[in-house]
Amino acid sequence: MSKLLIVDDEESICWGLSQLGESHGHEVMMASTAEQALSLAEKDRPDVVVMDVRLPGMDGLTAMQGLYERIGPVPVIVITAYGDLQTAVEAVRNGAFDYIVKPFDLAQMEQVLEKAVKEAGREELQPGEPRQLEGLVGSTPEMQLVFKSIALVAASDASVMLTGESGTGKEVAAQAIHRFSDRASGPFVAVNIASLSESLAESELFGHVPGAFTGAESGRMGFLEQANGGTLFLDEVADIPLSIQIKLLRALEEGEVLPVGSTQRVKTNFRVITASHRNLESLIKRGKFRHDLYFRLCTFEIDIPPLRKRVGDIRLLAEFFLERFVDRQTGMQHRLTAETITELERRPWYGNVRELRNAIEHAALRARGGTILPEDLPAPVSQSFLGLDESQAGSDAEINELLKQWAEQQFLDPESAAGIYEKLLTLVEPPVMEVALEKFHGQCAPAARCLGLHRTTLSKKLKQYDIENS
Ligand SMILES: Nc1ncnc2c1ncn2[C@@H]1O[C@H](COP(=O)(O)OP(=O)(O)OP(=O)(O)O)[C@@H](O)[C@H]1O
Repeated sequence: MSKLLIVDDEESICWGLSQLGESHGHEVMMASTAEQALSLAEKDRPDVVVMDVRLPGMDGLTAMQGLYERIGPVPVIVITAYGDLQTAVEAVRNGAFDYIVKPFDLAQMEQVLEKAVKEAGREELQPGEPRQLEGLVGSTPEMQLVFKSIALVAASDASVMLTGESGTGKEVAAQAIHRFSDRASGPFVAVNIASLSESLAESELFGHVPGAFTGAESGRMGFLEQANGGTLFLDEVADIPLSIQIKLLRALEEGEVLPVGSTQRVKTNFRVITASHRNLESLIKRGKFRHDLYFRLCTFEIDIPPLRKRVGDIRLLAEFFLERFVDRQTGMQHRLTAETITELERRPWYGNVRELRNAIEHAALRARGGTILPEDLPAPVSQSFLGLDESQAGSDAEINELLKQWAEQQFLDPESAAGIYEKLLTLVEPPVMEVALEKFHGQCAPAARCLGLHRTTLSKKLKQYDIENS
């Protein structure tokens, strides 16, 4: 049995959490303010604290410091209705055991609570200094997961791989990780690998000495050395030439680089963050990317979902960008109408947040102060304009290749080969059906129509694959 202290000014939350705690055999104390929690904790030391951020009087994050001063390290689960990056980072920096955004489900809390109870006493909590941040906007659960990951990984020196479509905010996320790390006062060096020509990539990354190659009259410090003491952000890392991958791996393992044309290794100490919108695992299978480099680069992966999967963020982002585009002549702040917001939320945003930002800037210029109407927005950017149908062709080829490898594997064993077609359907049908259902909000009839199946056939298959629908 452990002692839990629940601190929330919402009675219903206190009640729900105390029921949860008691049903697991724990003793529960409750407080509705931080001040009350501190005095309770001093009198009767809790093993785990669950604390809301916004409280009347002292806020929860400040109270965490007071708690540590009074009773030493204790796992604190922070709950908040304000799931922004700032709160996530402050909670983690203040040594929070975990961070949960309201509304949460009890199963999620139950899991975290039990983990905290197990860890109680063993946790070495290091209360830290909160820091300021601007730039990364979002309030959907998908973005809160991203904030939480950034907050968790920032303080470490782990290599981070950011995945997500173009324009989703991978570079902004990399900057946020850098700003919240202990390397924040060092340089943040961003390199887009795709923009380097194959012949120059090596000297750009590792530097070169004078006379290293024709035209190299003077020497140049490479990006890996420029990032010394800070963070190196390698964008489009999938494009790194195979011939250079081994040299990069060595530089990462040994903390030294060998400039082109030199025999002298140079020490450099940086944290590496990479980004890619391509499937690296499939490149590894095709021998285009070294698996050892992949593991070195991907200690921690953060996937940033496309904007169409977090429609709830569109309005917030649009308002955030609008604030930046105050009409210079009139000094007037623009405003979005309800119709404009509906239109913004309806669009697919294949170019993600970058496209949204450009659309808002365009509309603000057209509207010249005042209200922004749907007709002020530029036409949506098509998939083909962004070359997405080409990358679709690329991923079709990758799927094709993987399926061939899979089939070859099956034919090695006559028993597996016997049911190969049925197995193939079991492999490919569920994801397609899940996406179709998601598109039609779980409704079977329109999903079946779209898939070209009879509704009862789809229902039968959903049951067979254990896929839920409404
Ligand atoms: N969550 C966000 N909040 C505020 N601005 C954002 C957010 N996400 C992206 N942006 C803005 O959108 C633009 C594109 O972001 P960014 O360059 O980080 O995307 P990316 O995923 O790295 O794109 P690419 O893969 O094409 O390099 C930038 O202007 C950035 O400031």
